[in-house]
Amino acid sequence: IYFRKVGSRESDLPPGPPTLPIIGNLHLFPTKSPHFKFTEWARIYGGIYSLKIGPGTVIVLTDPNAVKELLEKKSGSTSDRPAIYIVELVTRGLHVALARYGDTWRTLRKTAHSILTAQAAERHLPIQQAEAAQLLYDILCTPKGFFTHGRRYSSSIIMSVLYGKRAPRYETPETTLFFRMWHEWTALLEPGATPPIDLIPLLRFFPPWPTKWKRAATRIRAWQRDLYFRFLGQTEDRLRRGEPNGSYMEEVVRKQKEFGLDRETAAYFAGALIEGGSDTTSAYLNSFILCMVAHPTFRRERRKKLTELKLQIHRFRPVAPLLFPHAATKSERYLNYMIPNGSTIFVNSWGIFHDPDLYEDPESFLPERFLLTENGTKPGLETSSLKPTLSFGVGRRACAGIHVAQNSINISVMNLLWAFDFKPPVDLEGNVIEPDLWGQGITTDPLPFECQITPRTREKAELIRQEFFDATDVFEKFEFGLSSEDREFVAQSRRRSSM
Ligand code: HEM
Repeated sequence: IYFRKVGSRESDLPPGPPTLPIIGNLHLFPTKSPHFKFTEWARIYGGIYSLKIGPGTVIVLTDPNAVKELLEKKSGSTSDRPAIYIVELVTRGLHVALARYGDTWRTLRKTAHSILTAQAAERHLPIQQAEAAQLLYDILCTPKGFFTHGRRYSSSIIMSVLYGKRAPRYETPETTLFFRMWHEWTALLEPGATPPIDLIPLLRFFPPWPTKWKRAATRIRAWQRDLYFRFLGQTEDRLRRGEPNGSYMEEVVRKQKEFGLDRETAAYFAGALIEGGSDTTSAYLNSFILCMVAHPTFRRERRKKLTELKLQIHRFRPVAPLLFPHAATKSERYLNYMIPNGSTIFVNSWGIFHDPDLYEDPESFLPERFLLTENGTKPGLETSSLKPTLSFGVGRRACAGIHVAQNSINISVMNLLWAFDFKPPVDLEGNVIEPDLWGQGITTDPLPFECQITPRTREKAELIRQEFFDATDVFEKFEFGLSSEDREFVAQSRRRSSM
């Protein structure tokens, strides 16, 4: 009788697609970009529905009221992360964004707050402004490389904040290795990319042979440890030599006991912040450029509509279309439904932001919609549950780096609009070449695409050079311990910008 029941939907669960015995909805679970399928199902089964994965339950929320009630008001019971086997293999519970809801997570999150609160974030503005000056200069000199210039920008900021050590070029070996690691890692983290979470007890023993993703997990763990302990080791060496650079990780190393972190946890603490702070911001920037290329007419009134534009990019291409999965540590009820203890909860922010009941013509870009209502929703709707910061998450697990991220976005978007014109690439017949859209992973980073980026005037090009050169003083504080190749690169680009 037990086995007949496994996989079938309990009567008090939210509705969902029909199940099969034992496996439930496992055979239907999408293996790529699950937010698209989750959104299709939301249009059929509603703003709250369930999927059965073997004996386990997945709840998908595509309704701002349900998100508010379950993840904000009941955040005491919905702030866990699911036990994901691949996460366990790679991070052994030490990754702040993926850690279970417990003491380790609390210690890591508290340690992060010292550098990430709104007030603390203001201290990072000088390096963010300097890095934005380099972003503009890089795009001016090599516009075709814009895709990796954005990555360098975001990664260099968080490295400077943590280790006081910037990445002067994408080709800096540590930066290249980091992004290589990250792209394999995020693809593996995408829900559905590896065997499902609720079959974990079986997975420890089965399959006993090394699968493709188990080998990938071993490789990613090795890369992460190489990078994260290398950065920490450099900091420890500096302190031993009595040559501190005043970075936050020096404080963490000095006060390790007070912070409650051992060496292993300290290395992963910083590593997880580099991960959280790098490709998220650059995915946003690349989506921004993609939208500017696809909607050149928007530029005419760009300065007036900056806030609307920024919100619109978050709506149109939310960086994390399913946020990161939450999990329940206590059974809760919503409407007449049961949300069982242990269930995985996805917030389908993509589905919310593309809901035709909420937004007029949701598949169109239209930043103007944010001039009509605060949320950009149809006039006259009651949408107080819809948080303008939904794309940064909800409840106790919401993005810890939101202030640093918003400052990075504000500074770079404003500067890029001021400096450049963006045009789509054209083929030999003059037809616009459509870009391929999505890569694989938990973030909606567009795949590299081509476009034409040109300075708006000659005076602006001159100013970009000047600003980059003038940022030298700020940069120099973060340029200790660079490799000889990086030193040479820095010297050359400064010489070029001063000519
Ligand atoms: C455009 C930029 C960014 C976006 C859209 C973004 C979005 C998100 C989202 C959706 C989550 C999961 C929220 C949830 O589960 O409810 C998250 C978590 C997190 N983010 Fe961000 N993020 C960005 C930038 C950053 C930056 C710059 C940092 C660090 C400097 C950062 C650090 C974190 C951390 C530590 C967590 C884990 C929170 C936890 O589980 O306790 N993020 N972010």
